[in-house]
Amino acid sequence: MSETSSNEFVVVANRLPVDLEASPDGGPGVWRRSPGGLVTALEPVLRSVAGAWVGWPGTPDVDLEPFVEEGLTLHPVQLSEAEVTEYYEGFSNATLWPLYHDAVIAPTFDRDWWRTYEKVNRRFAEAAARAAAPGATVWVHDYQLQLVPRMLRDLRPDLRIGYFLHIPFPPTELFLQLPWRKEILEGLMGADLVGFHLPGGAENFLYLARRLLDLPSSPRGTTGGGTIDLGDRRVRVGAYPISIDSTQLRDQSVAAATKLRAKEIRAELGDPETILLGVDRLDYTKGISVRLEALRELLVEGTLDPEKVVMVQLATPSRERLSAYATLRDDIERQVGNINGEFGQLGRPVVHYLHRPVDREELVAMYTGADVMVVTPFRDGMNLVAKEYVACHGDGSGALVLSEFAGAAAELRRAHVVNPHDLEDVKRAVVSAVGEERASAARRMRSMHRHVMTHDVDRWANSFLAQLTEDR
Ligand SMILES: Nc1ncnc2c1ncn2[C@@H]1O[C@H](COP(=O)(O)OP(=O)(O)O)[C@@H](O)[C@H]1O
Ligand SMILES: O=P(O)(O)OC[C@H]1O[C@H](O[C@H]2O[C@H](CO)[C@@H](O)[C@H](O)[C@H]2O)[C@H](O)[C@@H](O)[C@@H]1O
Repeated sequence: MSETSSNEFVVVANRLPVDLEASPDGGPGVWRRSPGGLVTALEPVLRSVAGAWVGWPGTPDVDLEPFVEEGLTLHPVQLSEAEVTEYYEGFSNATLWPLYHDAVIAPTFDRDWWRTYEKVNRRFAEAAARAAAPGATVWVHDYQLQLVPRMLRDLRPDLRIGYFLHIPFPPTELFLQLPWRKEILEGLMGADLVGFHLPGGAENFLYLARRLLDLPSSPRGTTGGGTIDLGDRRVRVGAYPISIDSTQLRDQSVAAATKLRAKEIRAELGDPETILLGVDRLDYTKGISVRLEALRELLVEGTLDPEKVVMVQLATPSRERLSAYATLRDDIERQVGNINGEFGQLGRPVVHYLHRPVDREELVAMYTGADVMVVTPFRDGMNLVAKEYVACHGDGSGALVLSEFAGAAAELRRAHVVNPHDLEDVKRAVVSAVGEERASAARRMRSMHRHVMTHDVDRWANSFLAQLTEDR
């Protein structure tokens, strides 16, 4: 063990919470917050316990020593350009990502990518083994690192190892398509506790352990959890729906500066009667095209008036070198252009589209000022955006249109729930969210707000870690 192995609590995730953006002139580069909900959720949890975080710094071929950033020790894992192509863009995001999201596009099965996935997972396991103190707790995250629990246990049997999957665990018949299905299950089985957002994911995992590995498993209770008996030890399995730092967002949403900025934004948009908002990584799972098509048809039919309605769509760039993402960007931008060409006025587009991340203050002002939040993924592990919006509307204002295929729909039941594959259903929900009588809309929002305030990210992390560290 090296001198860095003094951490009692270590998180291992594909990305560090900050990304090193390479400088075009070969200079030192700039650190920026990493995209996505995993970082949003984990960062406050980990900072509160001053733990260590093992992850990739977001740029290929950079060799960095561990360093401390605002109390958090970051352990960068180096990836070569070829490894980024085969492990991150390839196996993680062109095999596992589409397969686990109901194969909304066809997954690619490539043996070279798999070999690189194994190699990179081993590197993460070795880095975690170096960072962890004797008997430490190590929490491994997400689909990019499913082999790490087993590899880490082989290297460091003294550790308590947890694993959490942030995306859906697929229906069993989809998982069974994977040529490396047994290896993945065995990799996950290295953990003491395997967590999913929803009971259905846990149930599918328990079923596959029985069917593929012939391991006795016992379901417990009605929440999908259970245990798998490996002979010398047990793997616990359970559902732990992730959440957000609700208090921080609620407090920020009611601050005078936020209210003022929300008003300014409305004025900048031309003081429309209704602001619709979409906030996503630009990903084909998020159903951005569906909500744009619903808006277009409602404008064509005259159900919505382009003089009175504005839509803001924020789209953080994501996985841009993958062709499915480049095609998606073209398609979305064409749709936005068509709507504005048909229904916008000079200086007054109907859809305001920003293809870049916005800073947190601006985002909270947008959430606070938006009348209807439209969240329409075809499949999403959780979708923190929906919870963030609800946290910003404790006064009962606003309305949420939410896909039934987002994990968040299991909790935010009073949203205007839609099937994103059914365009008429999406249109109906948008119209009903825009037109709902105020008192009834406020009852929905207040009820969801109460839920999000009491089911925050600390509760998620504490319930997972309490189960992981419980004596057995
Ligand atoms: N354009 C944007 N600017 C800033 N933050 C964004 C933007 N789009 C998404 N985010 C943030 O990224 C996170 C997305 O999490 P989530 O909805 O769970 O989906 P995913 O992790 O798949 O991207 C949220 O915390 C959200 O606030
Ligand atoms: O790291 P990237 O390839 O840029 O992708 C960003 C993250 O996207 C995914 O987020 C998921 O986690 C959220 C929190 O649990 C959840 O709400 C959402 O439904 C998921 O899509 C991915 O799982 C992360 O690993 C990525 O970092």
